[in-house]
Amino acid sequence: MVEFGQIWSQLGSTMATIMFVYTMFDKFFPPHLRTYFRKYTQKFASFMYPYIQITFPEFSGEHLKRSAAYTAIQTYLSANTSQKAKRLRAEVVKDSQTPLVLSMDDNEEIIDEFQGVKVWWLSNHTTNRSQSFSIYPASDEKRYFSLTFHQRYRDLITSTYIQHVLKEANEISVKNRQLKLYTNNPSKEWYGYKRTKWSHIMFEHPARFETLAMDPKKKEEIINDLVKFKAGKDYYAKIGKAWKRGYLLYGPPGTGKSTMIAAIANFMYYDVYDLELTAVKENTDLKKLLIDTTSKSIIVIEDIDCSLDLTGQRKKAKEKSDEEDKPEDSIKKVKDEEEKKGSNVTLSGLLNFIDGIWSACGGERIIIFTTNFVDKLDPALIRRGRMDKHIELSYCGYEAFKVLAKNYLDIESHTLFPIIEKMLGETNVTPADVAENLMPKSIDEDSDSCFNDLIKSLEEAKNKAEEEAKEKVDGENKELKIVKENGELGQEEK
Ligand SMILES: Nc1ncnc2c1ncn2[C@@H]1O[C@H](COP(=O)(O)OP(=O)(O)OP(=O)(O)O)[C@@H](O)[C@H]1O
Ligand SMILES: [Mg+2]
Repeated sequence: MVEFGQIWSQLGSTMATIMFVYTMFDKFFPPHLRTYFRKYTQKFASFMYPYIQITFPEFSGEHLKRSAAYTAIQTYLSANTSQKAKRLRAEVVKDSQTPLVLSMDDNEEIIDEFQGVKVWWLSNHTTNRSQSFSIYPASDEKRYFSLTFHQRYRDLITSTYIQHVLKEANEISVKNRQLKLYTNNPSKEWYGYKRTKWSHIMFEHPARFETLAMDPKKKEEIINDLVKFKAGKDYYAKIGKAWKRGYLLYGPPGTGKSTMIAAIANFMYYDVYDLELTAVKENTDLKKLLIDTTSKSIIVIEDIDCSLDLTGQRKKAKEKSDEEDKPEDSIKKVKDEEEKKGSNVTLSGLLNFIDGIWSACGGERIIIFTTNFVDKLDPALIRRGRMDKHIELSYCGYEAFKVLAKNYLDIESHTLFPIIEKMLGETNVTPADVAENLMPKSIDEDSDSCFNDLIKSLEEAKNKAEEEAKEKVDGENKELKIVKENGELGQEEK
């Protein structure tokens, strides 16, 4: 039996010989012959080893940007093959529903199969030994994935398989991503190190269409519209229209406009960009903000009638020339301009924002305006094509009440329901008012007392409305009487 020590000494001497030959080759072989030698050894190796290898480095380009392909492959591999790998690396990923993502560790190899063809994925890194100074300090470790496959399947792998990996990775990251709520930073704070146009927080509003109190038929119609929009990529391309849809939500305060936006975002799984127009200085800034939004998003302008004086812009331009000579008016004009100094966004700027460069920004975007006073808005702003669907959110009806009762008290029928139904038909209360009454105020408050509270507040609302109507009629009569008396007086004087 050969002794262990003997094996070691033989191995040592073989290694030393190889190293010696290699050093001799590198030092004394003429460089042009060295190139030939390498070329032919590579040819010989590829003949003996018919596999192709593709490398996907983590950072690429001049500024060492993280490669999108590397990230996509990492996502794909961690979802599809992390069960197969024995050594895993755990990473905390921001903005993901699963904050801890497991991926292959260095030198770990796994086999994937695509249409019956085997491919090998290897995760590895190289260490950079060069000492360079850069304003973009590079990490010493350069990670990469390498994909190995038989050269027979070159076309299948380089086109179909890699496409499949990228597509699946995209679907996984969309599924795992957390919704975000963006708000625009004031224009003057956009520039400087690491400044952005939008700031975001995680969007975690619990509103759903199921919990939204409104006429069920109307709700169904909106849901169908959204479903059709989501699946309409090819249809929009066919008719030559940008893949976007505009909704105008209008109705009195507390009828669920903001709640509906949250429900739409959760239903579509879109990010929300809450655009505060008063923080936008110029029309051009508005365009920049739009370009900075991503697809699969909802751009919201709440209370559009209050955001800016968009209603009167056109009229003002027309009246401008008439007012030129009047000194009092010019003082007023200067005052108005001073008041608006924060923002110079005009109606035409906003119209351009909505439809001007939509097509340049890719698709799958919804734009929503909300207002309490739909009549105040310029018709150009809300015409079909810009705001495709006008949705009125109105006072609480019986159907809407039933949804609220189910949400707040988990009750679907009750002896007091007929009375409430009758009273809801006679008076206008918002779902927000009803919801407030249905919410138990203490641990021992039961559903009966909540419904009684609601009935009481409905009675009060009804009496108040009657009183107001009576006062209005009295006021009108009084005015009529004064006009009549003045008229008679005039006649007598005549
Ligand atoms: N239709 C509704 N379904 C369920 N809850 C509602 C509904 N309407 C109002 N609410 C409740 O009332 C509160 C206020 O509603 P919301 O903020 O959506 O009203 P709004 O129409 O946006 O009002 P505003 O015009 O003042 O912005 C919400 O927190 C929600 O709980
Ligand atoms: Mg609102």
